[in-house]
Amino acid sequence: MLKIAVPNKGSLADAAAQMLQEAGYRQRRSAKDLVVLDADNGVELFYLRPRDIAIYVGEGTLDVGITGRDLLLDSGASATEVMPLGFAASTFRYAAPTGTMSDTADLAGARIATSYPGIVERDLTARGIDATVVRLDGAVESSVRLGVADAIADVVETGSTLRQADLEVFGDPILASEAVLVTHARGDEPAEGFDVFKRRLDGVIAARNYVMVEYDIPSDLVDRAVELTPGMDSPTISPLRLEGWVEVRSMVPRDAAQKIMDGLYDLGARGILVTDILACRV
Ligand SMILES: Nc1ncnc2c1ncn2[C@@H]1O[C@H](COP(=O)(O)OP(=O)(O)OP(=O)(O)O)[C@@H](O)[C@H]1O
Ligand SMILES: O=P(O)(O)OC[C@H]1O[C@H](OP(=O)(O)OP(=O)(O)O)[C@H](O)[C@@H]1O
Ligand SMILES: [Mg+2]
Repeated sequence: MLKIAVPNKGSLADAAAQMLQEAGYRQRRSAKDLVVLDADNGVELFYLRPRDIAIYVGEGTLDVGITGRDLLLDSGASATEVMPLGFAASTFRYAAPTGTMSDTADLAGARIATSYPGIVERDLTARGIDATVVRLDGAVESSVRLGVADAIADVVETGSTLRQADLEVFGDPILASEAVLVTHARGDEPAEGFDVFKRRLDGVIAARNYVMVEYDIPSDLVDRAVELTPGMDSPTISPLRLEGWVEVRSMVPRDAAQKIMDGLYDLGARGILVTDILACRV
């Protein structure tokens, strides 16, 4: 039975639940459920605080988990990132009241509020900056106005929380985060069921990022057409009843589909259809 750690609250919880549902796993019935056994699929889902997930997985108590890259790095746990999951993307940045700091060197001697002291202390050490880290649980953007810090280091997505607090980012982003799949750092055999679980998540990500395109094209133009639609491995080409024409089927990136259709039409393809992929194994 594969033991999976799943975020129970916060920004990661809904998107993680959605991904697991698309991968065919049972959902918890109530937001208060702690554990869900999905015997049919050979997994047990443990709903935990996102910040704690890397610790459970790093200790080996649980086999895999979904958490944020920033939380993984902050925890210092010996869990490793297996793959990014494509949601909860953000950057982790320094910010200070507008016009007060323009470079990380300005942080020397400052009080920096953050919920991610592990990341910040490591970054300051790497830069050789001596500053005081003030650990807060959340709503870090209010800390400067309320007088407990001179600058903050926090998650930034749209930047609207910073703007509300009259703060502006400075320096390069400390890191780019998103939801990630984590497992133990030990180099031993993956847990039983890990490969199937990972393949299902890979399938969900591919189904989200790709669409299926099919079109009819004169046979003598196929080579040029498949340059536009090379597919994951190789496109499927089937004969049409109409002499001299074939049908091509191929997966293409969702965000490029309209441009590819324009290119195919210009080349002479007709009957160009794009459909969603509900599920796949790649
Ligand atoms: N606005 C956001 N956009 C994208 N990702 C975010 C955002 N806020 C937090 N995250 C990500 O969510 C994870 C933090 O999980 P956490 O449960 O603390 O989320 P939260 O939304 O801050 O929850 P809480 O309400 O408990 O503060 C981190 O990986 C972080 O990068
Ligand atoms: O750049 P934005 O789009 O504004 O998003 C970033 C904000 O979202 C998160 O806060 P959250 O709502 O989780 O509150 P918290 O600070 O209490 O964790 C994060 O900590 C930032 O404050
Ligand atoms: Mg938060």
